[in-house]
Amino acid sequence: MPVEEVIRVEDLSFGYRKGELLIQNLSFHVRRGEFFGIMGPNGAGKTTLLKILLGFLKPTHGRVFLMGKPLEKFREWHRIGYVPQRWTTERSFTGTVAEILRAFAPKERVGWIISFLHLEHLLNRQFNKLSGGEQQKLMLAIALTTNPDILFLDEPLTGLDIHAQEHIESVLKEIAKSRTVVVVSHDIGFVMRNATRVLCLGMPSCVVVEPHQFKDIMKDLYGLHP
Ligand SMILES: Nc1ncnc2c1ncn2[C@@H]1O[C@H](COP(=O)(O)OP(=O)(O)OP(=O)(O)O)[C@@H](O)[C@H]1O
Repeated sequence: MPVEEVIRVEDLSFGYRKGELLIQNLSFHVRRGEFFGIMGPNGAGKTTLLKILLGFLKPTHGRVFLMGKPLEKFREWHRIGYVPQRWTTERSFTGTVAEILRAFAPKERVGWIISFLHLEHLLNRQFNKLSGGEQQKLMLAIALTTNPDILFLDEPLTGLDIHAQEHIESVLKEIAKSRTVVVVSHDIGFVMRNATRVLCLGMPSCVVVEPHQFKDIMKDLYGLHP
């Protein structure tokens, strides 16, 4: 496998229920340094695909490779960062933002993350008193603590106000200069501005397109009228 392929998916199928496939015969790859978008209608299987790539769900059929290794043999999870779509209360933290960050990373790294993500004003706040958008930012901060090579993000702009969206977009742009970023998003503008390529999930045969080709398949993807 060429070294620059950090993710390779071969003929992947997956279903939650026996005999009902949600993802069928999907093949694609992601190159090192790409800003890779994943788009598609609600329920198309975008979050499910991320969970398969992260090893939380086992494919019904097909293979996944991370950094050239079959997923089942991949052990370097510190090289992978993940910001889930929703932060559920059962995975909640206790303590202040500063305490939480210090529990995840060495002091120097924490200092860098705080200034990179503009978290200074949140440091003494309790996690359970943060707003949804503030919690989302903290999740990104935690995902960055291991300095991951690949960052997976599921709807990273959801719940953020317009200033926070602009800020997170600029942060992700910066991260993508030296890392691979894989983003599930419904925000077409955000994906078009940033993605090198976009995987379109939810059509009979899923395709990977470049951003300028996306409008040609939007009708098929979302069933939009011309
Ligand atoms: N644990 C589960 N058990 C059974 N079905 C599930 C489970 N998780 C998700 N599904 C179903 O699988 C389908 C795809 O869900 P998924 O969350 O992957 O879609 P999505 O493309 O990310 O959607 P959205 O854009 O709404 O976030 C949905 O119909 C969902 O109800």
